Amino acid sequence: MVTLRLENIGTRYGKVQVVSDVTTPTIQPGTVTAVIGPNAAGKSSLFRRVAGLAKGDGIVDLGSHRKERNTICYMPQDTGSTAVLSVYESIILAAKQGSSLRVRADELARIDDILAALRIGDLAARNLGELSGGQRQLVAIAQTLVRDPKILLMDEPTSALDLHRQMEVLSFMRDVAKGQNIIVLIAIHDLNHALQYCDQAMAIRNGKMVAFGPCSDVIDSDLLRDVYQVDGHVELNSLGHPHIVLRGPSDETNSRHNTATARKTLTEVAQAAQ
Ligand SMILES: Nc1ncnc2c1ncn2[C@@H]1O[C@H](COP(=O)(O)OP(=O)(O)OP(=O)(O)O)[C@@H](O)[C@H]1O
Repeated sequence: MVTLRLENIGTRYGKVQVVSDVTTPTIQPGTVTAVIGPNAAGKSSLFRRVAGLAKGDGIVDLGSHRKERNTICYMPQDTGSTAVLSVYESIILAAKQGSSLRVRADELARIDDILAALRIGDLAARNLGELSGGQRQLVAIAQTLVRDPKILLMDEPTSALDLHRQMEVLSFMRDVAKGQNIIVLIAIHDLNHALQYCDQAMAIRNGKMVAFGPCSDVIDSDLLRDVYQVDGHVELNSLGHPHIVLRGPSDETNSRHNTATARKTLTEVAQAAQ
């Protein structure tokens, strides 16, 4: 059984440290963790470091589990592909990943199941290059799932999907986490979806983890103000689900004073550049 604990994880691009000292409690299998935070907070960089795609400091502790090739899979944010392959071929290649290209009947059946679960069976024969953004994102999810990961890091997997598909995919991922007893981390900007579909949340700001815990503990008015600079609160909606009510950007970022300061700074930058 795999568990995941991050200890003092950091990573940098050149000399710029973009993630530092991320230490989490042990994340249990069968759970979905929302990784939240503003643009450029470091969520993708953290995922890349945990997946071993970026170098850096710290320890990725998998408990007693021995790391194998597909133990940790990262599904990137940018799922564009120019490969001249059909959807089905691309998923077979993802499943085989350098191992023997002989495909067993049970592997094909599993691919069919995943395509059916994501409702993209009708795309199987289409070329990757002719898919819409949302269709490409669904195919990328299928390509990741066939690799049978124990830890799945999904970078904004629903950003190109319509509302119905977003809810379907998040609910499906929750079922996959529980059904296959795997660990799923999802970088996500929709905090209401995090509240609805994730067990816990990790909040990142400026490359540091500022909160970790049950979603309803992490996502509150303090987080909205301190991490997202918006005024708002969480209340129960008519269905009894926690739901964010936003008033707008917090006074600090919205004030005339700050706008004036920003203009002045831009003027100074322009003058300095002359
Ligand atoms: N390849 C790269 N080279 C240099 N800097 C990078 C590179 N990729 C990301 N960065 C920088 O690292 C910081 C963190 O970026 P990252 O993509 O991890 O943020 P994020 O939280 O995933 O953002 P978003 O929500 O906008 O996707 C940003 O300042 C970004 O400009």
